[in-house]
Amino acid sequence: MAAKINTLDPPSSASSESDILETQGDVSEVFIEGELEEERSGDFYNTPASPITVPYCPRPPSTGSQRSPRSRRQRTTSLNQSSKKSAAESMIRTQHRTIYTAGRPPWYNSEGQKVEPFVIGICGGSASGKTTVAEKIIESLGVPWVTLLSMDSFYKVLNEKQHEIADRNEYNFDHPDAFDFELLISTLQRLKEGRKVEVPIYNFVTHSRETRTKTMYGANVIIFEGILTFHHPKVNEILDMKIFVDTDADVRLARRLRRDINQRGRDLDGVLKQYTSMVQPSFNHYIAPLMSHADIIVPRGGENEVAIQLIVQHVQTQLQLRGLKLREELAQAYATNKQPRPDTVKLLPTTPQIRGLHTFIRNKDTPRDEFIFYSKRLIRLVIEYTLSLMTFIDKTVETPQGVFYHGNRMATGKICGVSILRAGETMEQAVYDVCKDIRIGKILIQTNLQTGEPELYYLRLPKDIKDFKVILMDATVATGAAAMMAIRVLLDHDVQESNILIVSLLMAESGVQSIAYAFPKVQIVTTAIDPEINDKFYVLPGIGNFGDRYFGTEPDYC
Ligand SMILES: Nc1ncnc2c1ncn2[C@@H]1O[C@H](COP(=O)(O)OP(=O)(O)O)[C@@H](O)[C@H]1O
Ligand SMILES: Nc1ccn([C@@H]2O[C@H](COP(=O)(O)O)[C@@H](O)[C@H]2O)c(=O)n1
Repeated sequence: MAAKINTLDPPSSASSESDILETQGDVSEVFIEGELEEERSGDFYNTPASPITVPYCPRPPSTGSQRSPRSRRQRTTSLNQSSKKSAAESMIRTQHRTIYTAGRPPWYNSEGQKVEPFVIGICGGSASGKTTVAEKIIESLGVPWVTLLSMDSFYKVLNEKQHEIADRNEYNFDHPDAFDFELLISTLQRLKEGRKVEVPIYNFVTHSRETRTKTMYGANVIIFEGILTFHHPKVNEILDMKIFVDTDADVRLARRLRRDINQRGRDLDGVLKQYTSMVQPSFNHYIAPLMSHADIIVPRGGENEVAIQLIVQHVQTQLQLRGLKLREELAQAYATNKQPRPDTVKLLPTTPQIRGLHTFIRNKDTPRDEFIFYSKRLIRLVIEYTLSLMTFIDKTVETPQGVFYHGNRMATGKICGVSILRAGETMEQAVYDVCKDIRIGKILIQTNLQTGEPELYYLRLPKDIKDFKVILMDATVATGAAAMMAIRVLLDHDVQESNILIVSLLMAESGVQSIAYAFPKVQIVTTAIDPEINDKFYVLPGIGNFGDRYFGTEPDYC
């Protein structure tokens, strides 16, 4: 973790769409890729002109013709905490790169256990302004990583006959039976647990789910909105705050007419027919009575600034109560409670060769080309050693002389390397060199210079990473805060804890302890463990800022 960032207006998003083509429009705040399709090494840069180190992010050109007509905005998305304007300001796209200027702060405590997000439910009639209220809350909250989930994503898939009925505007989409509550509840539950979910994308024009899904992650705040948000008791249990948006029926009808004709491919007669026969009766029967569940009723919707500010104040208070000072907590935990080194820590034998390599790279006067050369040698050794920790099974082969050789081979071929950008990326080549056809993921974590906390900016992982053994790479580990965040990300992607190896050239004892006790099944592999960290969280005696020395980005690295 080396690159420095200029902290600009904080924002961010917590979701992605597996189809990047679709992220150019209403969900452009996406920055976490759901799928690893292509990898290139060395695909980042750090220039004075750009605020942060940027991982490569391939984005094929948009093929507008393939897009089906869609609503103005896709509501199941993660939105920037601020307005569209500042969202755009906080993210810079070029043809090959995307730059994010705010990240996700820790969502777990010093024991690695997750702190639950605050979940807000918004209920109300169709076109009452639920989404508008949600967006205004997000805008005013000023909290990065807010996820907005819409109930529309959970409309059931229709059969052919139901499609015909829907095309005649006779299908009742306002009845509870129209929704897949099972999927809805499990999705919301997983999001509350901070886990990754794949959310269906609903198309109101075709009354169907698109083939793509949207990848979403846990967040500090989750907002769930829909016409029947408070209908199911299990959903109500998940919600921390319930808001009902109460807007006059004639206003709702006027808005709906305009929206459905302009954005959902409907005609005037069809909208009126559906509204009078199903939308309004269902509102009276199912939706209006749900008002009794609400903690807050917002008359008139998005224009009710007073109500929105009251809601925002309450949520901010709740978030402050859950506030985390992780890096400090980790350092203090070690100072007050030193523990023996557990068996999961695998320190390479300190041979003269390894000491010699350390002597080169720790020396502040070592020129950059030599620093790179000797670092690479050390990296190769630690990666080879990491592979030796894998499970091997017997394998007999026949030599060219026709004699059998009783050897072995690695039990699993499913190994994935994940580098913590940017210093960890220096270790990727060694993994490519020793593991044929290995897949590589990336996680960008930066330190927020104001809070001192690690923040997650970007990740790009194989979609099926849960089935892999993961070699997680960072050049140095001090408090362990960044490594713990990366491990937490992997666990949230359902990677088994025992399948994770965190591999580093140099670690501080405190970082080793924090990781080892938070994640007792994770193996920790390193070539040296130093006793201390200073008040800037640098390892002592240490190596300086590995990334800056390797990439030559900063002359003063003490
Ligand atoms: N206060 C408002 N004044 C004018 N138009 C509004 C207002 N609130 C919402 N709208 C418009 O009404 C439509 C429905 O609003 P939306 O927030 O999407 O409602 P819901 O999520 O309840 O269906 C949208 O086109 C939106 O732009
Ligand atoms: N294929 C569909 C699915 C749903 N609807 C209508 O959408 C309304 C819910 O969305 P809001 O944004 O208005 O909350 C609901 O009232 C359904 O009638 C539809 O028309 N077609």
